[in-house]
Amino acid sequence: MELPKDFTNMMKNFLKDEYNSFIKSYDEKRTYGLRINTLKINREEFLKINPFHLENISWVKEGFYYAKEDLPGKHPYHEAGLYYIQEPSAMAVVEHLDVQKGDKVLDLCAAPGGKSTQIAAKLQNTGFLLSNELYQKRAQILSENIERMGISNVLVTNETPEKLASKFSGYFDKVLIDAPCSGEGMFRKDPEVISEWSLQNISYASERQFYILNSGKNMLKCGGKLVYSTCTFSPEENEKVIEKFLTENSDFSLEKLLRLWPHKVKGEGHFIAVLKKNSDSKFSKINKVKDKISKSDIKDFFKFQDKYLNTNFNHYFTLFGNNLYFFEENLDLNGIRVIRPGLHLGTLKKNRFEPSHALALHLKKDEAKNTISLNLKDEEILSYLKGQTFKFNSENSWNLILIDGYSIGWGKVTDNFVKNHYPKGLRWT
Ligand SMILES: C[S@@+](CC[C@H](N)C(=O)[O-])C[C@H]1O[C@@H](n2cnc3c(N)ncnc32)[C@H](O)[C@@H]1O
Repeated sequence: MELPKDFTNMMKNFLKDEYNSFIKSYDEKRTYGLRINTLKINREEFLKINPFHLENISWVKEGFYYAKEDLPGKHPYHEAGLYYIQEPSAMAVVEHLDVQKGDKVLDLCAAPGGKSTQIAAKLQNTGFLLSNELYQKRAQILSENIERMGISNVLVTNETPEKLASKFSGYFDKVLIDAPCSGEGMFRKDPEVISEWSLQNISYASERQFYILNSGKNMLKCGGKLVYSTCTFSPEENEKVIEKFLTENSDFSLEKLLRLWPHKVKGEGHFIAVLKKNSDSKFSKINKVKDKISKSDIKDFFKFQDKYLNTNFNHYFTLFGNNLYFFEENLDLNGIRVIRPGLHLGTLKKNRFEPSHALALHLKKDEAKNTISLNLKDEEILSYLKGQTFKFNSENSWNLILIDGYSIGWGKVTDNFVKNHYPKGLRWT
C-alpha cells in the first residue's frame, strides 16, 4: 500500500522503534467486525442461531470478527437489527464511557451510529441518549440505524455542538466525542481516505476537534465522564488536543489514555481519552412541556394498541404532522433541529392508525398479540423482504412478522394474504 511520505515521516518520528511493525500492518488484511444488539437478542441466543464464521473480540463481550465472505450486511438478521456492523477497535470506545442504566448520555458526533447503538444497548431503553450529527444526510442515516436497532429512548438531532451546548448546560452524565479526523485508521478499509490525507488537513482537523471538545465540556455534569476518541494516529489530533484542553480546563482530569494500534491488536486502530469533570456547569433545567396532545386526538392509536399490542405506551407523545412519536421524557426542544423525537409509533390516517416499521423493530415477540413466525429457511422471508405478498390463513389483522422469533416488520393479513408493510426503501431487489 502506497502511503504519503509526510505520513510515514510523521509516524517514524512518533513511533521510533515500533515504526517498522506499524508500517507492516498496512500489508495485512483489514479486519471485519459485528456487535450483537443486546436490545434484541443476547449473546448466547445469537450464538445458537449464528450463520457466520465468528471469532471473539477480546475487548467487547458482544463483539465478533467475521469472515469477509460472510456478508452479514445482506442477511435477514441484519434487517431484524440483531447486530451492527462495526470496526473492531471502534467497539472499544463505548466500553470506556462507563454507561450505566438510567444515565443521560450525549453522543455529539454520532453518524452513522456505531457508538450510539452501542450506548443504547448499554442503557437498555432506560435513561436517555441524545444522538447528534452535524450533517443532515448523515443524520438521516444515523436515524435509520437507530430505527433498525429498535431503540426507543433516543432523540436524534442535527445541530452544531454550540447550539446544543446553549440548551443542555451541565445536563449529561456521559458525553462522547468521537471526533471527525484525518482517518489514518481507515487507510486499509477505504484507500480513498489516503488521497484526501495531508498535513494541512491534520491541522484543520485538530482545530475542529478542539472546538467540538470545548462545546462538549459544558454539557457534562460535575463528576461526569467525557470520552474523546478518533480513528487516526497523528499526535496532533490526539494527545496534543487533550494536552491543550487540560491546560485550558483545570476542572477536568485525565483518567485514561489509550491507543489501539493495528500492529498490536486485531483492528484498524483507535485513540481513546477518558476525562472527568470536577466542577459544576450551570445546570440548564430543560423545561418539561405539557403533553399538548389530548387522548382523543390519538384515539385511533389507542384502539390499535388495545387490539394488537400487549404493551402500553401512555406518555409522552409528539405529533410531527400525522406522525406519532413516543418518548419517556417530555423535554422542551424548541429551537433544536430534531430528526427523530423518540420512538416512531406510526401514522394517523383517516379514522385509523398505521403502525411504523420502527415500532415493529422495537417490539419483542410477546409484545404483539398476532405474530407470523418465519424461519431463515422459509421462502416467505425472502418474499417478505422483497415486498411481496404471501399466503397466511388467519382473520384480518395486523401481524408482527418474526424471523426465528425476532421482529422484522409488519404484515397486514387480508383475506388470508399477508399485505406487505416492509418499507419500500428497504426492500431487497
Ligand atoms: C468519526 S465520525 C463519527 C462516527 C460515529 N461516532 C460512529 O461510531 O458511527 C465523526 C462525525 O462527526 C461529524 N462532524 C463533522 N464536523 C463536525 C462538527 N463540527 N461538529 C460535530 N460533528 C461533526 C461528521 O459528519 C461525522 O459523522
